[in-house]
Amino acid sequence: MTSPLRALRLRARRSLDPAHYDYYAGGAGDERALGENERAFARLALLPRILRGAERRDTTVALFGDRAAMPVIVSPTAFHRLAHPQGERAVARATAAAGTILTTGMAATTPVAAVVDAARSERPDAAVWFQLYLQPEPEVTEALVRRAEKAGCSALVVTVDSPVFGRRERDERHGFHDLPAGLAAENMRDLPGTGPGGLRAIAMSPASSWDDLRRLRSMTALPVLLKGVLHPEDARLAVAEGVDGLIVSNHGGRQLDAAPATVEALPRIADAVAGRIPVLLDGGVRRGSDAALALALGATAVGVGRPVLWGLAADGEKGVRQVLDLLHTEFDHTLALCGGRSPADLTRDMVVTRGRPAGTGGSPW
Ligand SMILES: Cc1cc2nc3c(=O)[nH]c(=O)nc-3n(C[C@H](O)[C@H](O)[C@H](O)COP(=O)(O)O)c2cc1C
Ligand SMILES: CCCCCCC(=O)C(=O)O
Repeated sequence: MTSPLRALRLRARRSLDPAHYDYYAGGAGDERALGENERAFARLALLPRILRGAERRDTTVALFGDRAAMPVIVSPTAFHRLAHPQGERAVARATAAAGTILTTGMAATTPVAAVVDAARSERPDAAVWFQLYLQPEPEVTEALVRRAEKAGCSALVVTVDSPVFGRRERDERHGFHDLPAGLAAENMRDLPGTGPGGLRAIAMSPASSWDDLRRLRSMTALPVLLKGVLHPEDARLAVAEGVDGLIVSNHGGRQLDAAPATVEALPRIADAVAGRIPVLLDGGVRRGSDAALALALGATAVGVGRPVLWGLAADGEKGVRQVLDLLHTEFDHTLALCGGRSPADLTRDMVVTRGRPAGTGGSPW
């Protein structure tokens, strides 16, 4: 049986230029991390509780002052106008209509102000977060922060899993290294060092450090999340540095191919953080039940990347709405089947590993 999401992916594949489909679908190296993200969810099972549910569940979650209708938000993905002419605007409207949070970013093909406007045209209190890579020149990072603040973004997501760009062999095969004429990373215009309307390249720097993060912290009052945390010691350091939230992520398997599946890294990070700040996860979430598993293992919410791109390429705003509504319905259904009333009712004792009987060392958590 083809799931609705897989069907959308097939439609997206038919509508996209093969090089662009592979850019979206692909991962680094042998795509082990990419594949494991999904397979690791499939290796887990939920032990449902009984006789304690509710006719109507509350699926909302509070995140850094924003509220989402479900614990599934939209992760930052680059270059939406490769998928659809309405690009990030369509994603913004659909995400706002679905009542959840959109993370736009440096590599958007639509300026952040226009993305926020599109979201707020659908829902005046829609929340949009801004993702950035720390740039080697602090004044460039600061200009991006000011741009996001001015646009009305309510949080900054700093991606820290990309000291260098991952090696994506699909892109190498296609020779896909540049955007087609007419498309650009619009947030990179008019920054320090460019002439009027000029574009800067997005830099990834292996020399980025906690000092750079501290500098960013001092630039803004917005909540700062670190995206791409996999080591529990880094999670502890981040808490000590005053970071507001973490996203357990391996960049959808596009950076370090030897990285673990995110849902397997999550429990140790959740333990290290011990509830002091929210922990989010992305990578491989394809069903509402995947979101439920991640929440049971300590996440406050999950992000989705590729599913949104498939919806966008297949059917524009409507396709993205379909993806988000599907995940919401599935999450609520899973919660009901697990005897839950709200996300907080999903707990670690409810997660076991398939193939190992529960109660006989079946749970590695
Ligand atoms: C095509 C594509 C572009 C991406 N661009 C970015 C980006 O610009 N910044 C970033 O932090 N993460 C980026 N990511 C990673 C996502 O934010 C997210 O971590 C990942 O897609 C989650 O995995 P999933 O696609 O399995 O849901 C990108 C992912 C994809 C697939
Ligand atoms: C040097 C261009 C950076 C674009 C970032 C896109 C991205 O993160 C990806 O995974 O692709």
